[in-house]
Amino acid sequence: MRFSKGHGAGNDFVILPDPDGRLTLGPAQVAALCDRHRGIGADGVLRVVRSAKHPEAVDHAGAAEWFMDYRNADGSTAEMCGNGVRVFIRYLLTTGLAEATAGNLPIATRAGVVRARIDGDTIAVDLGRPRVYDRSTATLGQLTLPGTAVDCGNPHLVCPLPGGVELADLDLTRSPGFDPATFPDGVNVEFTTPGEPVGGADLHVRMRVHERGSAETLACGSGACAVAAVALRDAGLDTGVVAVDVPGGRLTVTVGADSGWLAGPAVLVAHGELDPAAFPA
Ligand SMILES: N[C@@H](CCC[C@H](N)C(=O)O)C(=O)O
Repeated sequence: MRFSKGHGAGNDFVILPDPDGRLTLGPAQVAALCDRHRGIGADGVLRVVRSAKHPEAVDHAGAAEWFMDYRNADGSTAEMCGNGVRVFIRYLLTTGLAEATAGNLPIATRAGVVRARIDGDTIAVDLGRPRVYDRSTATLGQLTLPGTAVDCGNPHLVCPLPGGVELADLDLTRSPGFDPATFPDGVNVEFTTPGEPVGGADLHVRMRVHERGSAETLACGSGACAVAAVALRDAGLDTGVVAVDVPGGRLTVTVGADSGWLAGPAVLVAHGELDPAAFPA
């Protein structure tokens, strides 16, 4: 079985081409692929399937030829992965499986069809305007942190840190506690502090994230969109450009009246062959 490996700001993925949807990909197999000691190692898996060949995407086949079947490192599925879509597009373009038309290459996801803007090395995707919808709290050790629930296709809880608590000091080796009534399917939790002004952005925020199904990652694209939406709201702005620094680099989010564009690096680093015996279905 062929595979590729890629990442967006350090949020890394095993990419499995399966154009005709023939692969049976179970949670244990995904977890084995993502294992950083015994597998390839990744935050998640991107299965590359034609929309027409996947029951969850067949309705989108007219709008988007390709479906990103995204799995978290623990084998669970998720509706959206912002960095995943950008790496997915990089893979399609590099392998020649697809071409951009007028700089766009729509991709079907479990959260609907995502449009893209491809401009040289930059791949930006529109995850839609983040929906800020509720107040909630996260707990981390002795800390109880107020936060805001945001829907970016997948669920997020954005918690700005109070004064005196440093981003670098947070222990994210364990899952933060959250309210299961607000997040019945689990949640990605972002912790933020304000950054100093940077050129080309209205706001600058630093974040770390604990992802549902993948633990702490170096970047979360949909999380960056959620963080940007909360930062803009807290600054009294409806739209704007937010530079979001994650441990793996910088993502730029542009929130518009009806859009939420995520931009940043998306690179492929390896192509190879899996030993099927090591990753039984
Ligand atoms: N890293 C991703 C988000 C992946 C899915 C997430 N863990 C979930 O379960 O919702 C991104 O870049 O958006």
